Amino acid sequence: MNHLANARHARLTRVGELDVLEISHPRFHASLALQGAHLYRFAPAGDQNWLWLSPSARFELGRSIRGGIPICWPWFGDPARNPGPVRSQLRGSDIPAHGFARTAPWSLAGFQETAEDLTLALVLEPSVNHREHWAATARAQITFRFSPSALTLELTTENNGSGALAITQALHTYLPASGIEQTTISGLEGVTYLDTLDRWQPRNQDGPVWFRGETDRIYQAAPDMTIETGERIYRLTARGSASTVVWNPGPDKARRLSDFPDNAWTSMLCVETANAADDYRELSAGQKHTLAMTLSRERRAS
Ligand SMILES: O=P(O)(O)OC[C@H]1O[C@H](O)[C@H](O)[C@@H](O)[C@@H]1O
Repeated sequence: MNHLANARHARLTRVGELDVLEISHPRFHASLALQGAHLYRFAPAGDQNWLWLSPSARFELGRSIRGGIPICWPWFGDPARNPGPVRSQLRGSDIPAHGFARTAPWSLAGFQETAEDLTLALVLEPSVNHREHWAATARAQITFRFSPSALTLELTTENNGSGALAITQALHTYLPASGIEQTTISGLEGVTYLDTLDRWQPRNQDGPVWFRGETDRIYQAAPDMTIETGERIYRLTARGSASTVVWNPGPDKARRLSDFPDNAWTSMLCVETANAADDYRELSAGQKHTLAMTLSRERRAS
């Protein structure tokens, strides 16, 4: 079915090696690669991209775009650091970090547009390619809802296998920061986090989060957050999540990271709506789980 046959504000185009949906609605613009269902641009009319996109991002088959919102699924992060029930479904060697969804081809499953907003759905059906590293099976569907004031993503996992399924996952949102040292996240005060840079020790967040170099933490809650990035204020709310990953590579990891300029760590951060670590989700046969986030932006009072 051609979901775009009567679309007024969306068209399929090609960027590098990737098929990309370009959305040019009078109220907002968005760009989304079908590989990974990877949104890398969202800008209400008259505004800049709300998402950070690396100036050295590459649009290649089998390679995740550095920036935007990669979908980490059906496991998050280093496979070896995943909880037992997730690890027990993994197989083979050289298992990729963050699962396979971010480099897999998704297909368009729904499209709706009005004068105010636009909704897109994409699905990732289980395929033989996934069996290389994953013994389980599941169907993933993501819905993007764009409006002039907010961006909402809903990622639904359906266990369509016959046994139990365990997943970790994240909507790995990259945001631009005009200066990382002026950037703060509030809402996580008092929350326990695992400091992955210090033997995954649990620590307590004292006051707002700020950045002074490499930061890689799994917060064990997903409260409403306000992210102040120097010139912008974002609000992030989550559903179906009890964990939030906060990441900035800092200067040393920046040099080792693919498709990432050495100094880019000073102008971005990631706040990832997750089901990570102890917040992994177990689904019985036929069961569904939705992980969702809404991002909005506030004007600074002048
Ligand atoms: O380089 P990638 O595989 O895209 O991962 C980028 C980053 O993702 C997450 O935020 C992890 O917590 C980090 O440890 C990782 O470095």
